[in-house]
Amino acid sequence: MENNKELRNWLAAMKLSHPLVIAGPCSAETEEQVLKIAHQLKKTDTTVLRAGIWKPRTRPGNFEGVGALGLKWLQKAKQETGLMITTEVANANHVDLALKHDVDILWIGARTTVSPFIVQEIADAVKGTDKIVLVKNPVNPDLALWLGAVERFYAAGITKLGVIHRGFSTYEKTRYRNNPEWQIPIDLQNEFPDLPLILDPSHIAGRRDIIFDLCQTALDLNYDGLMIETHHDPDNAWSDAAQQITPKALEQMTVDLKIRKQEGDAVEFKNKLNTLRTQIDVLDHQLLDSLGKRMKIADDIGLLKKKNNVAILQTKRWNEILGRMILEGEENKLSEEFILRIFKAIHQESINHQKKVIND
Ligand SMILES: O=C(O)C(=O)C[C@]1(C(=O)O)C=C[C@@H](O)C=C1
Repeated sequence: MENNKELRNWLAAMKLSHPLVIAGPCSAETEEQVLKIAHQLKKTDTTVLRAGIWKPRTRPGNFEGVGALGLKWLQKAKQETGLMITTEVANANHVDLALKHDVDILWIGARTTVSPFIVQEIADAVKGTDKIVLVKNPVNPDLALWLGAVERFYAAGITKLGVIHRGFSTYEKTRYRNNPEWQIPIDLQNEFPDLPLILDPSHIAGRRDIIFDLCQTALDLNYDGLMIETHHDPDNAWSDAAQQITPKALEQMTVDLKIRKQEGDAVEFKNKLNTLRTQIDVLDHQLLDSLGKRMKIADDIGLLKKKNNVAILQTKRWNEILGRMILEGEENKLSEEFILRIFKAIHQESINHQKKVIND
């Protein structure tokens, strides 16, 4: 599959003056709940009503969705409000039921995207329809696996495609439920600038207080839409209560979010930007120059260790460096997370250099 302008035709056809908003509860709970939320969302910028019908849960024993019954409620909400409807499908049977209930958009969950067998089964089931399919990133940070899933739908003749960025699982504890790893969707945009990209801040955040910031970051990175879990009574939601917001809060959020232009055209703006970019180019050059010099020293250390039969990894020294860099980073307004990432990468490269020298 290659990038082509037609990939965003389905979104352009909606003729929206703002990013696409998909909103609705994590799970459909009752008919009243679905209808109530749908009617409240009708007063917002929402175009598509979302609700989980079958919920894949990390551990058994939690609410696993109401099943096919919920599709009738979604269908009723669509008839009453005119909102499009979307739900997650995780096997061919789900697809069959969703199609029977006139679901407009099918989304593929993060736990499904990891499995090419299941994705293929779903792609075969959607084949021949003109449904829109949105593919969430896999739980693990693997761009090829994400794109591979999209390609399976494309190969099945589905051209109305998009991707949803919901963050990635990590072993390390972070402030997020799922780490955003913004670099991955940025790389994806580079390769497929016309594949609509939607942020799911609810699953990245896991809590409602940082959803706004995540949405603003996404808009600053030219995302095409937002999928936000919304519930009329979030605290009493049957699943993911902490990360859902009310339709009222969603309405306020869409007012407060700043939608920026992709490019500015004022001459003064362009000149100023050019000057700043030149400064960045100079600093990037210096960074690479310093890193190159650092690796040359690593080569010398490698040689010295080889002669003296000393191991490459020196944990005590490495921890001293890390501790010092975190403190210096703080003084330079660089976050600990950033320092850790960058120095772990530098350390790894230094080890690779020494490995080469020692085994030569
Ligand atoms: O100081 C050393 O012994 C090195 O090999 C250098 C270095 C580094 O790149 O800073 C690399 C590997 C060690 O684990 C510790 C530090």
